Amino acid sequence: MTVHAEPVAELPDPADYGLTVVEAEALPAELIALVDQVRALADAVAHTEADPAELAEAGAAVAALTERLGATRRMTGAMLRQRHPDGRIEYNTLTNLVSGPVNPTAPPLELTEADGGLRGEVTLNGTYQGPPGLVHGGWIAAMLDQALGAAAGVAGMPGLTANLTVDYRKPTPLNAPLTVTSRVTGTERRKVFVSAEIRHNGEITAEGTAIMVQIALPG
Ligand SMILES: CCCCCCCC/C=C\CCCCCCCC(=O)SCCNC(=O)CCNC(=O)[C@H](O)C(C)(C)COP(=O)(O)OP(=O)(O)OC[C@H]1O[C@@H](n2cnc3c(N)ncnc32)[C@H](O)[C@@H]1OP(=O)(O)O
Repeated sequence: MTVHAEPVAELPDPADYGLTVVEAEALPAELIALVDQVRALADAVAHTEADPAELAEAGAAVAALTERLGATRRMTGAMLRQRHPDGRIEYNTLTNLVSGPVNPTAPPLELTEADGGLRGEVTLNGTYQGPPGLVHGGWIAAMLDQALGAAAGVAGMPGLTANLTVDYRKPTPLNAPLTVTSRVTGTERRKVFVSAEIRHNGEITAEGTAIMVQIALPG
């Protein structure tokens, strides 16, 4: 008998697998604000031409803050739980590289349901640079991977990326609004086929397809 990937009846609670679960509404606004400040700091550091004395002073101030905040540390695999008004529950890793709300490295790309899939808007600063003024190709792949994985997840078929193909159609600009879209296109046994695009000014700059494989959780 062939069993095709289909939405899981109920998502497992990550807490049952020993993972910390943080409710989205329980994240302090002060943490979200701090993370945003650190993103701006990273951009300032990456582009500063301050003199050595000022750099040394800034370095000491940042080191002191790192020690202070590092004193209370969450586990690496902590999960974010979002409860939607329609009762749907969504999980993501709290520090997800692309979408994690508390990861200063994440832009973050926020994806919401639209047109039978997902859609998000994002503007990337100079810390995502590859060629001059353009988004790094690896980062483009990362955003597509996230949009592809989340499309399978939101359709109730969370899995791992087995295969990812990216076509870079046009240069993707920094400091300009980008639109990311994704959707499930089919299933076969445990495989979930997904496709995604990145657009600037309505034109596709990159597109990707992936095979996400539904994972069999232990127990
Ligand atoms: C605890 C609570 C959880 C709560 C829920 C959370 C929900 C979150 C939802 C949403 C947000 C998340 C968004 C994330 C976005 C980012 C995703 C990533 O970056 S994932 C990291 C990178 N990927 C890896 O690290 C995978 C490493 N690879 C593996 O672990 C295995 O290879 C795996 C699981 C992918 C497959 O291994 P097998 O042993 O389970 O299955 P086999 O039998 O090998 O393959 C199954 C089918 O897939 C095909 N397949 C496997 N690999 C393929 C490949 N490379 N290309 C094409 N087909 C492939 C095979 O041919 C087979 O197909 P046939 O059914 O026989 O037709």
